[in-house]
Amino acid sequence: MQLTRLHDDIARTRLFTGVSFDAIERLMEHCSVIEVPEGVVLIEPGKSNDNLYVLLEGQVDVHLTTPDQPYNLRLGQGECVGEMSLIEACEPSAYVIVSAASRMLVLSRDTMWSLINASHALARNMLITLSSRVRQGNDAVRYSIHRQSEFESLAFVDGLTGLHNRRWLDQAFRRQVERGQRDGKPLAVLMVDIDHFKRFNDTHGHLAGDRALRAVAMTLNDNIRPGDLLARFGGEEFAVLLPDTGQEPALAIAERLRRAVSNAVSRHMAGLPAISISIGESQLRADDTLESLLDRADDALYSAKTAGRNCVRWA
Ligand SMILES: Nc1nc2c(ncn2[C@@H]2O[C@H](COP(=O)(O)OP(=O)(O)OP(=O)(O)O)[C@@H](O)[C@H]2O)c(=O)[nH]1
Repeated sequence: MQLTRLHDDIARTRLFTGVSFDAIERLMEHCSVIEVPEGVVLIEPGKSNDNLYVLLEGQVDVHLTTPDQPYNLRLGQGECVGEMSLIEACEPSAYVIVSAASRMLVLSRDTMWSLINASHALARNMLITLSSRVRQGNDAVRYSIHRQSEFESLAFVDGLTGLHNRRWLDQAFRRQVERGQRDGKPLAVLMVDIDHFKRFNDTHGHLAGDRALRAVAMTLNDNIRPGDLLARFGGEEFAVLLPDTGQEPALAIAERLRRAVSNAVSRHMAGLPAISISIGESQLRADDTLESLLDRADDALYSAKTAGRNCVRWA
């Protein structure tokens, strides 16, 4: 290879920075320079890689999962790819795809090791490159853990009201039920249901119904205590768990919620008729499961509905 013609380009790359060309000139004769068009898959898992590619010009993208996912790392002029699979002599763990037409210096495995043996500066540059790959890998892992926890918390939130959803309720309420039974402390559950909500939707439209749901959710949230748990149970139904709360205070809280919804929701819903809720209350028993506790609150809710709605009943 005509090293002299490419000397400046090569000297500017990360791998050859500070390398004396006198020491490696003979070895460089075994290298080649290739032009690679955009879109070419240079390296991929499942196919062994026997070359180190040094980017003299252009750009490549590294995809850690699949090529149709956004790239995890973009490398430009002066960077190199393929060093990890080449050094370890094992299959590549990522896809490297040429994302802009590129010109690359290609070094075979033997040539690379010979260059490392011949030049301390090149060996040091290779170490720095590998270290930055490890750091980039760690950054990718950290980002993915962060995204995962974001997705997990989204999986527990109801998109319409912003309250916790049924899936969250199943875990958080269950933990409280177990704790209540272990500590022998009282615990109450309220099942809350909007009255005649089908009629409301049919008369005023689904979007107004959504607004009403959000207004009810916000009002309930504003009127519970910091330690109480609230979730959208599904449809137009909500559940509240009141830890350390006997029947009398639980009914007082339920009554407060009922009144707050009657008053506050109509203020939020200018031009639309008032909304009311019915509430069923149940107290934790020694042999309860979360399901049996919720079932009794649901039965009490049914009593509230048959008693004319807009009221509180208990199991
Ligand atoms: N706008 C809107 N409506 C919903 C949503 N989820 C459930 N609904 C509606 O809530 C209504 C519930 O109706 P029903 O179960 O018959 O109860 P209801 O009309 O409130 O009657 P009672 O509970 O007996 O007072 C249905 O029309 C559902 O379509 C939602 O996310 N948005």
